[in-house]
Amino acid sequence: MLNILKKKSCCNVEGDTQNGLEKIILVGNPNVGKSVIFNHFSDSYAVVSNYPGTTVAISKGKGLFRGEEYEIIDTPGMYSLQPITEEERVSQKYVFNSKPFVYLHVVDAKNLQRMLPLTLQLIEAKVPLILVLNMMDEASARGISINESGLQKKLGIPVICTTSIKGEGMDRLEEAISSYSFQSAGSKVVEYSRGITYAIDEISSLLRSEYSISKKTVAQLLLLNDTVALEEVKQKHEDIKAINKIVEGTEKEYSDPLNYVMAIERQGYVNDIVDSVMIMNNMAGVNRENSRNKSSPSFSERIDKLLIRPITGIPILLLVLYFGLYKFVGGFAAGTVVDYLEGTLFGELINPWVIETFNSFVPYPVIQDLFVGEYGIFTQAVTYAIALIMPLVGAFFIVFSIVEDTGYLPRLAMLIDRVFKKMGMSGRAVIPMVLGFGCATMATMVTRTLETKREKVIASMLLALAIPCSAQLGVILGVLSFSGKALAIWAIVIAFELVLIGYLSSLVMPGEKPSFFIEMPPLRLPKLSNVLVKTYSRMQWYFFEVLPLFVIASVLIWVGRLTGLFDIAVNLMEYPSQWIGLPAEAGLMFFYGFFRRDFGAAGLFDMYNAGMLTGVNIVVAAITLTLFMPCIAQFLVTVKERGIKTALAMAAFIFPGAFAVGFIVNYFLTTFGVVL
Ligand SMILES: Nc1nc2c(ncn2[C@@H]2O[C@H](COP(=O)(O)OP(=O)(O)OP(=O)(O)O)[C@@H](O)[C@H]2O)c(=O)[nH]1
Ligand SMILES: [Mg+2]
Repeated sequence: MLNILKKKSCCNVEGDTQNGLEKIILVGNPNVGKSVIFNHFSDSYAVVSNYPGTTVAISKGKGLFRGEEYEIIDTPGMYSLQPITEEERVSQKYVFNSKPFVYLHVVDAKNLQRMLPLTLQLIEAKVPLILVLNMMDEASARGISINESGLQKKLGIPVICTTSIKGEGMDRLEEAISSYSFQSAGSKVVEYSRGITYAIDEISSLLRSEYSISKKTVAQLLLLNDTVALEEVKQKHEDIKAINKIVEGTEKEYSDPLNYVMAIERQGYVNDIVDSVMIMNNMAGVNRENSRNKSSPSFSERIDKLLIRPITGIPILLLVLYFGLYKFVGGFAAGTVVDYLEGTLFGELINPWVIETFNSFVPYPVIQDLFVGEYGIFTQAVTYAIALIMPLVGAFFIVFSIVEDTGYLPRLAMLIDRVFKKMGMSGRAVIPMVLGFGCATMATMVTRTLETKREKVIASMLLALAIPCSAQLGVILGVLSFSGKALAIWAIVIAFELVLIGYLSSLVMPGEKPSFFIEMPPLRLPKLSNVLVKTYSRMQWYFFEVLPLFVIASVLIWVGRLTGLFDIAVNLMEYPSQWIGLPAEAGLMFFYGFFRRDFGAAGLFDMYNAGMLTGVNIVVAAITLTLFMPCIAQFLVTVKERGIKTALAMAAFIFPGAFAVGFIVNYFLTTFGVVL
């Protein structure tokens, strides 16, 4: 574990590096342990979680295999070579454009039937391939064992069984990789029905250029109207007209869609293979897990039902929120830990010493102001980042990593699917939305896993609008934990706004209705080492992102104060601030909020502690700030994923909207004389 802390985090690295090393590429269905294997072999770290779609971009690292250095690449999960969602497309494009030393197709050993179709597709593609049967521990627990050498013979490629989280089988995998040689691709190919076979042969004979996958596979994809394949052959100036003619003719020949027909035919092959290599040692155990119509559901199925049915699922969700967020982040981290760090350690010991020492060495007030003044780099930026925000983010990430590791998120998605449908999204969108509480920037990238464009736009919009990120949520929980009522008002207004805006945008935005499909991974006990490593890597990433922005804010404020621009900006912000019933000084916090919402929230926290804000003030301020755009980074990611126009339209709606809601809440609270 110590070793893993030294790894550099490599989330979201895309593009190709030319380092001359041979590549090993991990591919496979979502949530099968690709990233665990990547972390085992590489010098980089990729996040591991128990829900499909943890990895949404290519990650790269270097690894030694029996003394030889290779580049190792982790890809987002994909179900088939013909993708539906965008993160699958990321992987597909990668497969199309790379010529690796070998692909490791990682599968979940207990679900061979569902996973081997992709293996067959990769074999048909004639790429260098090793099959990794991972999660052997869970397969054994269900009474399943697999005849490894039998499967190897059937497929004609090396097959290795592993339990990657325990490191079992990894030595053999390393050996298999280092001794791999690509003599011929696997021998097992599916024989499709006559019409399809004919079409594939015809199309592939029309293809003149070189491809990194077999022409037959390119032909198959073209037969299924795959956009990436189509783009590729267009670029290579193939005879598109002739190809289209064959495709159309074949489509007419079959009454069902071709992808369905081919999937069924391929599945027939897979079933035969699985029947001959899978041995069920404990039929009772297997039946209990697999069959749907049985009299006594297993323990994990009973828990599943409790989590998914609203009548028990909603109270469980509230309990998770109460203990995880309110008690642990809001109470313990924002109260006890921040009090000590900000009040005692920084407030009484470190800062006075730093100020005194700095001032005695640098006798120029202007410079003193920049580093240790009221808004100084050390006294404000560093203090906020370390003493206020770091403990909150840390506590939040601990809770979050535990929840992710249990497999609770896909269940939550099932629970909330119906509400989300009303907002134009499927339950699948629960995952990016919940991740938004960690970091809206990352979560906006995860909207790739959603199926329709409309759903992606609505989800990115709601992420920008109403989901507070971990740091801000932590600060707000801390600020509002003085009264349960205050926190309840904040939560209700935000939830209401979320549902309302979601509902309205689903009415306004045209587009197809999303279907709902999510893989249900088994519930697992979180692994302490994984939770710690993940929390550490997220905090590290957060810290590197947040500290420079805070420092830039301090420097800009300093420049602004020297030039008088600062006063103008603050004066400008005073109006909206007073408009929602806050003292003029609070305008400054909204000004900070443009940089990062949490920076603004941290300022409010300070003002409240200094007795400058009433209970109503702080609730209104917290609501307004939550509804702000989260930070510059998130805005930039929205531009990247959704385009500049959509991003600007969102911002133009979000800023005035935030103040309007603040105004309404303040109006109601003061009219009804609410005291908090
Ligand atoms: N029991 C068991 N769990 C495993 C094993 N390998 C991985 N896991 C767990 O499976 C879950 C998914 O692992 P990841 O490595 O994130 O899976 P992935 O294939 O990268 O998933 P995506 O990034 O979503 O495509 C995590 O909760 C892991 O701890 C294994 O061999 N046995
Ligand atoms: Mg992954």
